[in-house]
Amino acid sequence: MTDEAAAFVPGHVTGFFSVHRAGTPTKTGSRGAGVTLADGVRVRVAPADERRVTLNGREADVPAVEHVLDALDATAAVSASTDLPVGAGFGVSGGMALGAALAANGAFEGRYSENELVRLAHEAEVTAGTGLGDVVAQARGGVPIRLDPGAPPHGQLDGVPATGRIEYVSLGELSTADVLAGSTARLSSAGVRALSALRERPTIAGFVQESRRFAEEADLLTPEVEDVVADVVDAGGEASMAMLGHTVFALGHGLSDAGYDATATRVHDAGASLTGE
Ligand SMILES: Nc1ncnc2c1ncn2[C@@H]1O[C@H](COP(=O)(O)OP(=O)(O)O)[C@@H](O)[C@H]1O
Ligand SMILES: CC(C)(COP(=O)(O)O)[C@@H](O)C(=O)O
Repeated sequence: MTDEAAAFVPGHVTGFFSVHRAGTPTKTGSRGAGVTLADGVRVRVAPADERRVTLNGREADVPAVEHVLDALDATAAVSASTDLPVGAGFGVSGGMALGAALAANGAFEGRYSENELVRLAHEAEVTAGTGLGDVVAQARGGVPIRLDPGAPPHGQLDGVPATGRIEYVSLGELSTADVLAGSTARLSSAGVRALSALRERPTIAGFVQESRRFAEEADLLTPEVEDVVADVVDAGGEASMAMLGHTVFALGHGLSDAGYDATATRVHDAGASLTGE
């Protein structure tokens, strides 16, 4: 018997990262750190006569989800909904891929374990070119540190033991696929340096400070994003740019204290899961 199933996947903002390409999508990935968010993606999967993928009620082309459905050989209707802006550095594509994997396995009474579904969704994201580390981070929750790249059993994760309020302001999209297709050497050396600094001081303030240094060193800041980050720091807060999007995230009330009309969310303290509804 098959039935519909639903999953929730937290959003994930990467603060800094380095790119690690290997012979297979499973081993390919990123090292780095980020924060998972209570604002996330809900994905519902139901068996259907033909494949259909929607995001917030509209037909959507999300290659990572197509790869997941191919891998599971699932003819299904996938409906995702999110309050997060798409393409702005919140891991919406990774969230849709992981949510589709979890829910499709549930709907079709599949035989995969959680690690296997994470691996499938990670491979789909890497193959689509829309992410390298979001899926494994979203599967973990909290404030994930990606020590070694890739999906289970290859990747290795740790975390900053922290929680709390996060604010964000999104100024627009930045194509992850375009940035990853370009030269990533400079970005990666900045990312590796930021990771060792965070491991020396694994606090959430340390994470945001290293993220800010990374954004500068990697030359990814746009003038607009740079201005907003500077305003938050001038007002005594901690903020940086969400990789990869024209988005600023801040700890606590950082953006609102600096006068911005920000969206508030929290660190999501658990990983992606089936929701049963
Ligand atoms: N309205 C939309 N705006 C932007 N991307 C969209 C939209 N609908 C579907 N997509 C797909 O969503 C994915 C966004 O991936 P990405 O750029 O990595 O952003 P994110 O940070 O949200 O994961 C891409 O696969 C893109 O094709
Ligand atoms: C930064 C990024 C490569 C892309 O993130 P997004 O634009 O949110 O899909 C992420 O997957 C990572 O490896 O850290």
